[in-house]
Amino acid sequence: MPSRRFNNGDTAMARWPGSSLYFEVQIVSYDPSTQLYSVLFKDGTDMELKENEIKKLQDFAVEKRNGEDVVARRALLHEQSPVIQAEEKVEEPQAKNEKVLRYSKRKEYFLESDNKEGPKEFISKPEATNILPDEYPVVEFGGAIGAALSMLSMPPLLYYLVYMCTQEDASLCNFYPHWTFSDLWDSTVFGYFALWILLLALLHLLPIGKIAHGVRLANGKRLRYRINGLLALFLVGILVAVLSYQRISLLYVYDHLHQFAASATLLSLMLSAYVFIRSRTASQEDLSTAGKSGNLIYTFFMGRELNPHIGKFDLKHFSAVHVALIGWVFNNFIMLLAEMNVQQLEIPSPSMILVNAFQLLYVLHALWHQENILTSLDIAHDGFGFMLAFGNLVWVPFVYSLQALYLVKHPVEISQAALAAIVALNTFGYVIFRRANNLKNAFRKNPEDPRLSYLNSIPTSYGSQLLISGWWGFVRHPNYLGDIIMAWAWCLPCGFDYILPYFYGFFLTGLLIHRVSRVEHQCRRKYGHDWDKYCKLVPYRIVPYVY
Ligand SMILES: NC(=O)C1=CN([C@@H]2O[C@H](COP(=O)(O)OP(=O)(O)OC[C@H]3O[C@@H](n4cnc5c(N)ncnc54)[C@H](OP(=O)(O)O)[C@@H]3O)[C@@H](O)[C@H]2O)C=CC1
Ligand SMILES: CC(C)CCC[C@@H](C)[C@H]1CC=C2C3=C(CC[C@@]21C)[C@@]1(C)CC[C@H](O)C[C@@H]1CC3
Repeated sequence: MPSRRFNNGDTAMARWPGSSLYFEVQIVSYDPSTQLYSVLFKDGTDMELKENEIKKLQDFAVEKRNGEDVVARRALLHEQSPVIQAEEKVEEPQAKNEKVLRYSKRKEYFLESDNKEGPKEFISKPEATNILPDEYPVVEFGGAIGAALSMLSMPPLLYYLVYMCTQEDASLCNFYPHWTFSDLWDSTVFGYFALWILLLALLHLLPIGKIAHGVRLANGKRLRYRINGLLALFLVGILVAVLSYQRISLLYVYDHLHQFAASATLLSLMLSAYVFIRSRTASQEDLSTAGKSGNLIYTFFMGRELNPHIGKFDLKHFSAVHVALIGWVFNNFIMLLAEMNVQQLEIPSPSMILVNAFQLLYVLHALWHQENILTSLDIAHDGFGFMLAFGNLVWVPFVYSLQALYLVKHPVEISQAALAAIVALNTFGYVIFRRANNLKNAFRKNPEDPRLSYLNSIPTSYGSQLLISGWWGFVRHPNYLGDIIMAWAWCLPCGFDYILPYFYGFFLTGLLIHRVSRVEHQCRRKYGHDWDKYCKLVPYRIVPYVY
């Protein structure tokens, strides 16, 4: 077993991932199986780092800044290998300077000058760029009016879409529902839905699966998450198999789809109200940026608290991973059974198989890379309010499965050639989506990974680098491009009789175009002028020469 360089309790200097900046840490523990150290930064951030990312205090010298002793890396960085340079310079006599070390706050950096002879430049983060402070009020989704309109229109739109998909004539204007109260509400269905959520919650709490850390939040904390979405999906699969074997018909869900959607909507409302009320006692540092806006409607929609927990139970992570993604593939599977039942088929239609397979692949990918969801805008930046509660509990399971629902009553004849073309289109989208996401995530984890050395990137004064080659040099959001291509490939198996099953294609394209502006706003805030430089180098957002 390789020997370790640092002992628990040692004070050392650790490199902030993705940057060349070192900060004081305390060694908390060491895991010999992964050879990773658990370290604690002075601001309370904990992280797992490799040994080569940690240096002894003696490798750094003390400099006086504003009358305070602060630690600076003695070495001037070499572009390719900052670590080697640091080790070379350790031999300098000044570097052995032993003093009681005191450090300024972690946010104060030394910017290693390109000029080896020149003095090191002391910068503090906000002055280095035009980065806006976190408190700067940003109004998204059209503010209070946009939020109110979204909350009022989303639930009716959902019922409209579900109703239309179950109509034989699915043309958009053929909307003459003869609903009674009992068509929309059934307490027994609500009970079953609550049981389903309880089951998912128990699976979420299973103490199996590795622990991952989320990104450092605006409040400086990094949350711990249990990664067990794939296991939960597998266990739900087993449960479905057992129920089918016992001849307990899951078609009940299809027969009561409206009531299930209504139950999910009510529960999402209750959840939104709960998180809104409890956020009143949340500390200021746990609030999202939108949560500080002060407008009741807007805050209710966007979410006031960033990551509400009940004990160790993270509501946002649970609803995004377990409720949304597992609910989506579960509903798809119900539609597959319903199609066989309604159309008296021995096996599901090719269109239904394609829709199920494509979306299952997407969900499996998301769960396999569950850690990456932790860095998404929704988990890292957005509060947990109506938008995410309704989005995850209702919109994803019931609207994302719309193509499958449509196919139950609308058989589609599809040629072998068309099937092959659709598979090719989905594969094309998936390859872009997967390559782009995997590259970015691997690069964010370890920019010095030798396997990524072929990639070009630009440095930023924030610390992390921005990729400018491969898919990330092609357009600024290649993963969105892949996602959009897949979205349309999922609609095509529904044929061209009606536009209704193409709703998902239009919705996701709109969602991701809007998301580009949200993500880019965050990036401009974080990277300042460096982001503008990046935009000049990679001028198109999603489609070259178009957008
Ligand atoms: N099906 C659906 O309904 C939805 C699916 N998605 C999918 O989820 C996935 C995640 O989406 P999302 O979180 O929005 O976006 P991204 O995964 O693209 O994350 C954006 C972040 O990536 C980093 N980044 C941007 N450009 C670069 C670059 N050139 N080099 C390195 N890092 C860069 C920045 O973070 P930083 O620099 O801070 O690390 C930026 O904030 C996507 O594949 C998307 O398609 C998203 C929304 C809805
Ligand atoms: C006004 C509405 C109801 C808006 C709802 C938006 C939500 C449906 C989406 C917002 C961000 C999402 C993400 C995903 C699913 C859809 C929602 C919740 C993923 C979990 C899908 C799988 C990807 O691999 C990661 C995505 C992160 C964002």
